Amino acid sequence: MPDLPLPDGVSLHVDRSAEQIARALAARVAAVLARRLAHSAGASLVVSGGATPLPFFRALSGHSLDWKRVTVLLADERWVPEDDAASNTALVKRHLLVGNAAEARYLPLKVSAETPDQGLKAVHEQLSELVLPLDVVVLGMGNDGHTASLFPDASELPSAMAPENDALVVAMSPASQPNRRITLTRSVLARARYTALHLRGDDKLGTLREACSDLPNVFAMPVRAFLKPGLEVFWSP
Ligand SMILES: O=C(O)[C@H](O)[C@@H](O)[C@H](O)[C@H](O)COP(=O)(O)O
Repeated sequence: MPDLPLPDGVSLHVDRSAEQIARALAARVAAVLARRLAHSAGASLVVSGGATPLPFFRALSGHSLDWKRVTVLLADERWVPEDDAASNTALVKRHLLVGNAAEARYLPLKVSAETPDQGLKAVHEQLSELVLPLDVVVLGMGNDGHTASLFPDASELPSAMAPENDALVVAMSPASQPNRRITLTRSVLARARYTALHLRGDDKLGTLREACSDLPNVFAMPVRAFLKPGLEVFWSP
């Protein structure tokens, strides 16, 4: 078990195999969703883009759940058309919304407007039926400490991170990224009933260690805002 200075109440699940840890995460998420569906008309599932979630998507899509009562959305989206290789929506449609999960309802974070700023109002309308707090959020993390599209080098970060900002989404233009982005805000993400952080690789472990070292400094590493009691980290080398 890696020796990490995790804050109290944050748990760490480790497996040597990326496939196995993805299966463990999928089983956990499916159980949380099933419990929620037993008590509520519907449940929400927020997932992340990038490379890490692929085996998790495949594993989760095979779980038997009443998927038609599950609303799936992304934590963040790159402002590119769906046929662009960078589209998170394409990724989710291809790898998660298949098999049993094909019946889930998908709420896109993107509209046809040219920029996320121009599309913001329409995206908010698209999300108007979303029930808060979110039920399940599965986050990833970059080695600059970003999570969702809460990037340390985006000028919009203070607004996206402001606990009192009750907007659902914010447009982001991180200098380090080739595409503009849209992201759920910290306040919406951080109030979720269940949150997991899915990481792969020794580099991500090093980044997590650094994040744990100075928790209050959330603007330098936005992932710090989510390192709080109840978070479950799923890591494999
Ligand atoms: O769309 C995105 O880029 C994400 O949602 C982002 O926050 C991602 O989770 C991390 O960048 C980790 O990405 P990898 O899994 O590719 O390392």
